[in-house]
Amino acid sequence: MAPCETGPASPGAVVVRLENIGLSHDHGRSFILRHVDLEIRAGEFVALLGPSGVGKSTLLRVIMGLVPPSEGQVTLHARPAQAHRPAAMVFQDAKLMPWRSVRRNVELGLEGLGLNRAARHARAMAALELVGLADRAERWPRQLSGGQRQRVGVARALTVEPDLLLMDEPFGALDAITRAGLQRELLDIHARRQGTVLFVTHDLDEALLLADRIIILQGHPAGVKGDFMVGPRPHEGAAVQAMAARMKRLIAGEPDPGADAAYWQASEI
Ligand SMILES: Nc1ncnc2c1ncn2[C@@H]1O[C@H](COP(=O)(O)OP(=O)(O)OP(=O)(O)O)[C@@H](O)[C@H]1O
Repeated sequence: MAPCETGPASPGAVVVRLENIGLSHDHGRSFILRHVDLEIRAGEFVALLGPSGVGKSTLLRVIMGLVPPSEGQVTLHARPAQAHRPAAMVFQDAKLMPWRSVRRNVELGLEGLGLNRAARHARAMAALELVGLADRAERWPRQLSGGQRQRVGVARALTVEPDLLLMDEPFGALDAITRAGLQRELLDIHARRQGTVLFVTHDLDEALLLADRIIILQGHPAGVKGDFMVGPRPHEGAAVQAMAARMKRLIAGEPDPGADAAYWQASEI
């Protein structure tokens, strides 16, 4: 599966750096995000968790370079986000083009990279194999299930060999069984590629299942209110439950019991 192997980031290198990010849609009268500082390192699987409408998708779009921040600086691999995008994004709904085959939808991400047709074909097929859909390559999107369409969206993002995979609630609209299957597949792909993933969700269980690190976004304007290293897998047991209880309180905007040193000790892995 050579075309989809690990990106060039060396382990531990900072892939995303956000410095004092602010985002306003009304020229600074009100802010959705304010004073957001964050570093994400190569190989991390980070979940961004927070209540509905807090600004998670907005932060992802700022990182992707789709929305310029009103304040602060975004750097990807120490380059301004707008200048260089070693990132790919998976949206809540795969947004496939109905008049293109599954493979040609996946190839979309490769257009403009100067690859010839054979190379585009090979890379798209490698990505489709990774998500278990190589045998559906010549079908039309309408011939796929909702879960399969989302997998095509994941393949389209993987095919550009991103250093950073940004995922905006990619499995939110799926039934529980399909969702569990795709979560397993994503963990498997991450274990093989060791790429960097930033995954937006409002589901604490999904964050605990997938991520090594969980960032809590909360407030108006929103900022980082918690940053948890979940520890070794599987993410279960009393210590993880205590950490999850603390996250729930932060998401609900309640006072942080982690400020109590004894509690924090008990919740450390
Ligand atoms: N273009 C825009 N103009 C004005 N306000 C916007 C715009 N886009 C988003 N917002 C507002 O910004 C806030 C954050 O939206 P965002 O979609 O980032 O939230 P979210 O945390 O991803 O929510 P959800 O979990 O429900 O998807 C919301 O209050 C939303 O109404």
